[in-house]
Amino acid sequence: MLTLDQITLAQGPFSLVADVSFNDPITALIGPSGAGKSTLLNLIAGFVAPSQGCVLWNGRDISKLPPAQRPVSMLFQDNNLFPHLAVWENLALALTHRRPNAKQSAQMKQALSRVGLVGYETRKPGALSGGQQSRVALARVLLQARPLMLLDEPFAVLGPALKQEMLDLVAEISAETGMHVVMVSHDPQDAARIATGTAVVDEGRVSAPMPTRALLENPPAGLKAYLGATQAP
Ligand SMILES: Nc1ncnc2c1ncn2[C@@H]1O[C@H](COP(=O)(O)OP(=O)(O)OP(=O)(O)O)[C@@H](O)[C@H]1O
Repeated sequence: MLTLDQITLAQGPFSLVADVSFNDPITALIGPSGAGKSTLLNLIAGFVAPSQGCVLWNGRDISKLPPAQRPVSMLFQDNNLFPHLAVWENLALALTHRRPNAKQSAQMKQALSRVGLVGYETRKPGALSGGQQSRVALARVLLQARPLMLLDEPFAVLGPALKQEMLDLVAEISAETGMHVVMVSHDPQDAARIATGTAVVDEGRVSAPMPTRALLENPPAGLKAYLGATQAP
């Protein structure tokens, strides 16, 4: 369970306030542009620090840990793959800075197979489609084997069918591995598709997560205004 314990974070004139726990295997964060969704993910990942409060993972305070030591992996829109390295080398870096040993190679093969990219080992990211690049990034997250995956709209650039495919793959991986997911989305359909819980972020305030269906069917006033500008599920 992820807990944001009495968090306050100041970012110029913007401030984020959060005092919530995320229990669901997959939690969506929805809310208007500029509301603080990415800032919240960056805080959980350790890229920005709160001025008050702490981040707890299963009761352990992880606030003081640098990003690399947190139980967290993050997928961004640009996938963060090294463009000059082949798929295989990009994956190896999740495990080692040397040549992968036999055990690591087997893990990498398994991860590639899980995301349906066997045969693409020697391709560079530029020679892959957007969806395939997302799959490599997901394979890397699998290899990192951290218990919490943060998604900052990594699939927003993909077409609707491909985006749904990737979301379903994330949900399958979460169910198979027990990995928890917190995902930012502008599209309530994404939340409805895979997130059992959804928290609204509005003007820097993070609400407690609610069951996604119930929330979208009966949105509070602020969310209603936001959903009016998007497509309700
Ligand atoms: N590095 C920064 N320095 C100062 N202010 C920032 C910084 N990054 C973001 N902000 C501000 O913090 C607020 C929250 O931004 P954030 O990116 O978290 O919103 P968001 O909900 O993810 O928006 P979007 O849906 O458009 O991605 C905004 O007002 C933004 O201008």
